[in-house]
Amino acid sequence: MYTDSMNDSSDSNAVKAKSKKTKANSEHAKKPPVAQIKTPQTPPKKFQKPDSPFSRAAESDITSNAYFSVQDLIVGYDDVTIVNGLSLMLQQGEIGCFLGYSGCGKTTALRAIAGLEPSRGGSIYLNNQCLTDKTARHSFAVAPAKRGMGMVFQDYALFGHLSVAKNIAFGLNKWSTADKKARVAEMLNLVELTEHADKRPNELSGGQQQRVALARALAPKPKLLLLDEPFSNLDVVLRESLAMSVRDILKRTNTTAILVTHDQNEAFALADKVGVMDKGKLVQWATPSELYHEPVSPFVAEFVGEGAMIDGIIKEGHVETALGNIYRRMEVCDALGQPQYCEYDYPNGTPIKVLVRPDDIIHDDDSAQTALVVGRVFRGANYLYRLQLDDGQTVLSLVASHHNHEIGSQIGILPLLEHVVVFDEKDINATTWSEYDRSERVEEIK
Ligand SMILES: Nc1ncnc2c1ncn2[C@@H]1O[C@H](COP(=O)(O)OP(=O)(O)OP(=O)(O)O)[C@@H](O)[C@H]1O
Repeated sequence: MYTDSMNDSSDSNAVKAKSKKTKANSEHAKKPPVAQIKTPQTPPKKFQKPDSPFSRAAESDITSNAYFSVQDLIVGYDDVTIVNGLSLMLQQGEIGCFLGYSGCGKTTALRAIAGLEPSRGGSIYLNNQCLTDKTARHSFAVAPAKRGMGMVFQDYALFGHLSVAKNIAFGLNKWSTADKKARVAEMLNLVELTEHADKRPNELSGGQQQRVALARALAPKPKLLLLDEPFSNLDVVLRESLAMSVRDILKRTNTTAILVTHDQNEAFALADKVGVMDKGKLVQWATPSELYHEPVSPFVAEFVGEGAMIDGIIKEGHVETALGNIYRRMEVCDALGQPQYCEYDYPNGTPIKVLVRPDDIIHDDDSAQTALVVGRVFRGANYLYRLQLDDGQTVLSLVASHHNHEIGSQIGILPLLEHVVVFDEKDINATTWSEYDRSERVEEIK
């Protein structure tokens, strides 16, 4: 990892298996699936459209004074536009993340924020300072070294001939000797490497070297810390734990940061706000939970987490599906106190797709509704079951692993669709998807 301080002055998917014995399950037993809306005062927007990358919660931030904001940023090379109209904001101490497939423009966006790539349009504000020159098309107002940003990149590239302590002190050349010494000691303590202060980087593990890189970037107290795939050289197990410890360090130091990654677990472990990017555009900028439960498009739904899209038909006041009729929780009452169903954006009879997450399907041996186990993967605490419904469609269900059901057996299910998201069925090819196909031992029905 290359760490370069440019400061010149100085809830996993929150997917939990739910067994039939839990209180929550018993409360929902035998009730029709119900969708809950969180904002009863305003007419709920049932069909979420990708007209804005911001969730409703984040949209309210727009009107507030954000500590860091990017508006309509455009970056390109030659004739090609790589980052197209990127907008986001962070409050001080918040951690943001660009998440997306390789080549979608994450690093380019980060480099433009750092001033390492010229922007072709848009503006960047940090701590009430505009960093971009709105008048000159291919220039920026504030040079990279003057932006007060720290960077932590993919490859370690610590100074191999310097000790850990001297690496950390590298960006503090303008500090007094006493202040520098105190700051290095504080950083060593922060990243729990005090006893390694005099070692050379090559005497440390990859994770430790990364913590040195982080300490070096944090030492000059950057206004914004940029992290570009900082964990990609580490093995998977270390990545998530290091991501959590980096989050802890950033929170303790109230550091505002942006992470670039293609790893959703890393993004969720570290970030407060995650921006899913696709072909240079920020498709959604929201909390991990909102991304998972309220994706604004099928792309986000499939990119973030596992799940299935099953067929539905819009009916008066509900959606008809193979899992049963899905009603929305009734929140708005008429003058007589009668509940009003939410209005749908599509007319009755419209075929739509309903997003079903693995934690939406609860296993319950006593349920009259059953599904056929057609595949499963053992994940230690849970099984991820692939279940076939009566009409042949499949959904996923995450079930505590002491519920060991063989492939080919019928198991009882209770749909618990708390955050129902539906999409126009056009342009949706995927029906069921999960990560397990790639890395885990999967048993499938023959
Ligand atoms: N200096 C450059 N000149 C021309 N094209 C470039 C340059 N740098 C990047 N690109 C192109 O811009 C696109 C986005 O690259 P970028 O590195 O931002 O993607 P990324 O999402 O960070 O990908 P990865 O996860 O693989 O790092 C790619 O198609 C890349 O080839």
